Amino acid sequence: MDKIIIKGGKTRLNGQVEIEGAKNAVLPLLAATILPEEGETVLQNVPILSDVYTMNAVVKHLNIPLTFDESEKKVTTQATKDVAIEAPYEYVSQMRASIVVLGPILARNGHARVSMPGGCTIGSRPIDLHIRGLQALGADITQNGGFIEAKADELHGAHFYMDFPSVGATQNIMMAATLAKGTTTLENAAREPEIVDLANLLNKMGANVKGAGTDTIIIKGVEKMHGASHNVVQDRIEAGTFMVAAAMTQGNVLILDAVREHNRPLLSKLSEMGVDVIQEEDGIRIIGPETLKPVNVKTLPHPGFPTDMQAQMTAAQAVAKGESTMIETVFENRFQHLEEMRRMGLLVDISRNTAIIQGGTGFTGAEVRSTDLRASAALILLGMVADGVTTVGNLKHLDRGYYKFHEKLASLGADIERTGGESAHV
Ligand SMILES: CC(=O)N[C@H]1[C@@H](OP(=O)(O)OP(=O)(O)OC[C@H]2O[C@@H](n3ccc(=O)[nH]c3=O)[C@H](O)[C@@H]2O)O[C@H](CO)[C@@H](O)[C@@H]1O
Ligand SMILES: C=C(OP(=O)(O)O)C(=O)O
Repeated sequence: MDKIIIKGGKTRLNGQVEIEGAKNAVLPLLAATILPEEGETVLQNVPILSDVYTMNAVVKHLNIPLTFDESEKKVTTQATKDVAIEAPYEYVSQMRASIVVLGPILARNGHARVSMPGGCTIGSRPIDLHIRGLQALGADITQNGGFIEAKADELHGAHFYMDFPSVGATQNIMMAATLAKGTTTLENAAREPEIVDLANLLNKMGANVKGAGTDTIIIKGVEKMHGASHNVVQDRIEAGTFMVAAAMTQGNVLILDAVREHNRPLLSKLSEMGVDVIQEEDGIRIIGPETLKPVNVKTLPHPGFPTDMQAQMTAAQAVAKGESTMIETVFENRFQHLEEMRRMGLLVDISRNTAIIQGGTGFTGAEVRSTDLRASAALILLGMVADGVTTVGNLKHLDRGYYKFHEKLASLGADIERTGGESAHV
């Protein structure tokens, strides 16, 4: 079993770090390659992650020729006339995000069968908004045998208000609407940078999508789409993770090409904690203070504080001297890392979606297990400031979203190694 071993206590990260393309952008972008009827699609800056291999397998299963040139970080697909209708359990069970193929397959074929994604450790993650949005476009949707089946003789434009700005539902409905007859207006849509990235690719493919990045997205349906080239947007969560790492270790790290606009709530909280945030020509420099100040944080949909940075931020709160609060409003079960951090000495009271952390009390290394993707990063961050040796296991979660995390931290001066071979996917 792979493990990451960290000798902590004296780490001060220093240097500069490159950030990959965003996992949460590239997965829907890969789903969008189902839409073109002709031409080649080239995605550049594709991160080498296990989730990307899973989504590649889904796309290939749908009869779309796909190659992944890892050395160039480039995925190339060829449009096909004959898109298959089914995304099986084998893939969807590995990765919830594969539900975003439902809209594109339906738009191409008038018929899609996708295995139900189910929940995951961070929450139950229902897909009612995806279903209601596609129903509004005219799809007839049934569920049986663990599959969700959508059929439509013709998708038509519609007005759909989302009860909650779900990222995946916005992407699914947006993609289905690109080939619908007429205009779709999506209100209370998700506004994440990854939504904007998807809209940009769709428009390059010949779609007509306006308003992505605001809460109202308007999609005018087109007859057909074609291949296009696109550079995947930078991973703001990976960038944010290194920002927190630098802040926690009294470090001085330049996060290359980081986009301030994408990480505004995190940067504002880091400033409140006494961290120097400096915009430079090549990126954002983070300089951690001798002592971090406590801070209260509440997760929200973008442009609020991202739930995907919650676990890493609790590691910083653990180090800050005094009482900090974390309120998680997006997922109902996203505090499991705090139980593992308790093994390292964390003082925390958890009541429903609120964690009150008494920080700055000192930590000792321990053997811990990552419970989900961001938990794995957060435990590694805390391991860097804990005295002694921390061993983090269950790295399949880490490999879903971080490329060579330990190597990047080591290049910044952390005493960290990975045993049991390389990441699962390389
Ligand atoms: C691959 C990807 O991009 N994953 C991100 C995406 O996940 P994902 O797209 O799954 O997240 P959503 O925005 O859909 O989910 C947010 C909340 O809405 C609820 N909900 C969602 C859909 C639905 O039909 N009904 C419903 O109730 C979910 O249970 C959750 O409580 O956005 C999340 C919220 O920023 C991030 O944490 C994930 O990293
Ligand atoms: C929760 C996450 O991803 P996913 O939606 O793919 O599970 C994440 O990236 O932190």
